[in-house]
Amino acid sequence: MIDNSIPLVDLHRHLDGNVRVQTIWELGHQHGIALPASSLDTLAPFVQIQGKESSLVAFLKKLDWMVAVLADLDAVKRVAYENVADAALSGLDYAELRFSPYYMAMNHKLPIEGVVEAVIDGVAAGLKDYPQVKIKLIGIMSRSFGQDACTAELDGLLAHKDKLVAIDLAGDELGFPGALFNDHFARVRKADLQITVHAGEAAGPESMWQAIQELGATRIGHGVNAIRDPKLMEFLVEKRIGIESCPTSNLHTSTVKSYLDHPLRRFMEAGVLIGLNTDDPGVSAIDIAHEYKVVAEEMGFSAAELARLQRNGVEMAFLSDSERKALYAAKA
Ligand SMILES: O=c1[nH]cnc2c1ncn2[C@@H]1O[C@H](CO)[C@@H](O)[C@H]1O
Ligand SMILES: [Zn+2]
Repeated sequence: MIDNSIPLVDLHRHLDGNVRVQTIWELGHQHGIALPASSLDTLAPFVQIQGKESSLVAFLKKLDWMVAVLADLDAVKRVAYENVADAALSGLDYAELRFSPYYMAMNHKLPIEGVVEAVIDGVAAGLKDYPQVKIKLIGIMSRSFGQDACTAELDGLLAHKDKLVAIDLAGDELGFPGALFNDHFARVRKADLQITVHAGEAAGPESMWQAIQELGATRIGHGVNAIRDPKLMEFLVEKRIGIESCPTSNLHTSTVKSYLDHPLRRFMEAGVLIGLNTDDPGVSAIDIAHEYKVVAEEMGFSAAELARLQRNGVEMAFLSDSERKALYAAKA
């Protein structure tokens, strides 16, 4: 299903949506945090999707336990380290890990900038033990906590902008439209970071137009609802705006009713640059191989079509030309 001659990448992967159940359990006990279950097995349903959730906001609640156990910066570092291990062990050659330092800091009032540093340190430690994977970091502003929280979050992220490749906007897209964050993204553009935005997931195509034209996004997370706007589809093709597709996440948030209803094939046939990603592997209890498998088995993609998705991921990665060449060369 995965073509071993092409680099395998995951560009849309929340580090704070990928905390191992075992780690939640251990950190909870280590720090005396009351957990909603009395065993590892009974904890899993509180942090992983069982079937599907009714909406994006209901889905996002599952992440709350993952950050509730981040009692100190060592816990943050551990989670970042384990994310590198998980990426390497799932066969990824390159991953862009994204994280929201405000969201990770808020339960235990950790310093936001300290969380950014702990993530950077944990990833560096992970890369020492798992040098087979390449990693870049994307900073998230969590829109669900409002403009002021995002300002503080962006301050913490930009203090370490040299260690980040891009900034993203995630969370409740319907409750907190992109226009609230125009000033934040003016700062991001000034800092010369790349921009990807969660859009067209809970809201419609207008949210994607806004993200591209006003916020400056050159890639879009999910983008499912572009399918309702033929002009937007053409625009995505013409401007080579990459769509970070996460089919299982879209099923789990009830953005689509079934895999067959997912517009992935229609995007590809229209010539949109679209690739496969996991979103929140810990919450969805999946890995990247699972996404290639469901696209083959549930959506009927051929080996050649899967290879195209795999290559699209490399093409839309936030890599320099020489980094991209080196990634291809390592597999050839
Ligand atoms: O699928 C998603 N759509 C929108 N926001 C998301 C998704 N998954 C996680 N987050 C959001 O990202 C931040 C943590 O990295 C949190 O704000 C979480 O709610
Ligand atoms: Zn996401």
